[in-house]
Amino acid sequence: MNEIVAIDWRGVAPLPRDEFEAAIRAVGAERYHNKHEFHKLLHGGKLNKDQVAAWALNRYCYQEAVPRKDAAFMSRVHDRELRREWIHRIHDHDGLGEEGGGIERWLVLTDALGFSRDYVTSRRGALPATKFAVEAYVRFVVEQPLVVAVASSLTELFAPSIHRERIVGMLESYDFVDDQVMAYFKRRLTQAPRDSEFALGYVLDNAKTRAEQEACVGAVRFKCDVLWAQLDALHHAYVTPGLIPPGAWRPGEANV
Ligand SMILES: O=C(O)c1cc(C(=O)O)c2c(n1)C(=O)C(=O)c1cc(C(=O)O)[nH]c1-2
Repeated sequence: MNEIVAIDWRGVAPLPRDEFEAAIRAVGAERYHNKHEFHKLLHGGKLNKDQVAAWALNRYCYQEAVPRKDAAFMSRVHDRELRREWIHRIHDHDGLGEEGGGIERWLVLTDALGFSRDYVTSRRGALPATKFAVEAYVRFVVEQPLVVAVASSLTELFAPSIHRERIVGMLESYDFVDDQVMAYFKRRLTQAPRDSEFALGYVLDNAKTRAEQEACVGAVRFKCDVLWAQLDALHHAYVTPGLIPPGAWRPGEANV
């Protein structure tokens, strides 16, 4: 976001719709977290079980923050139609009625990696950077203009290809991963495109000035930073140099 603050966009014509969309997509091509070394190791079967466990434990914090950020977003929306559209995102993660939702599916993954559910949901063993990054996302949607808050979800435009790569790579490489464990990502293959298509249309329609458009592109950059920072922290703690911060989960440690 910082790089846009210094530029005064007043009086500059808005980008045509197709160029605005291309600017959003270019952020993903440049810096989405599919390019991160940790993901290359994860999907390529190069991590050991403890390293995959650290990823799943930390990423739970992201899963848990997403419905909170959607609720925070909705609390600011006066347009009933927009709330009606948005609310299914919370149901997708938290579940509704008999349907357990994405968080339940994520816990199936952490079960398979040997964690107790109490330990995972307490978030006690998560890395400091994970907690800071996910809360920054929640705060962002509280503080930014609504259209910019919607734009911050647009990294989901780039998610289906990383989910496909992850399903194939992890099923092939790790004997502790099976179809049931990968169910979370399979479900996202249909949920994410629906969400990101709506959000993209909303942003293209509602960011009217060049300044608003630039703020939306900046929101996608910010969100890429949220995702990237989590992987940097995982890599630093659990791959190399392997410096695990005090209080964070240590492989072999009882996790109750
Ligand atoms: O595995 C991934 O790479 C990945 C990335 C993202 C994303 O780009 O923010 C999301 C998800 N997964 C995801 O599963 C998910 O539910 C989700 C919700 C959101 C959002 O911003 O509202 N992003 C993502």
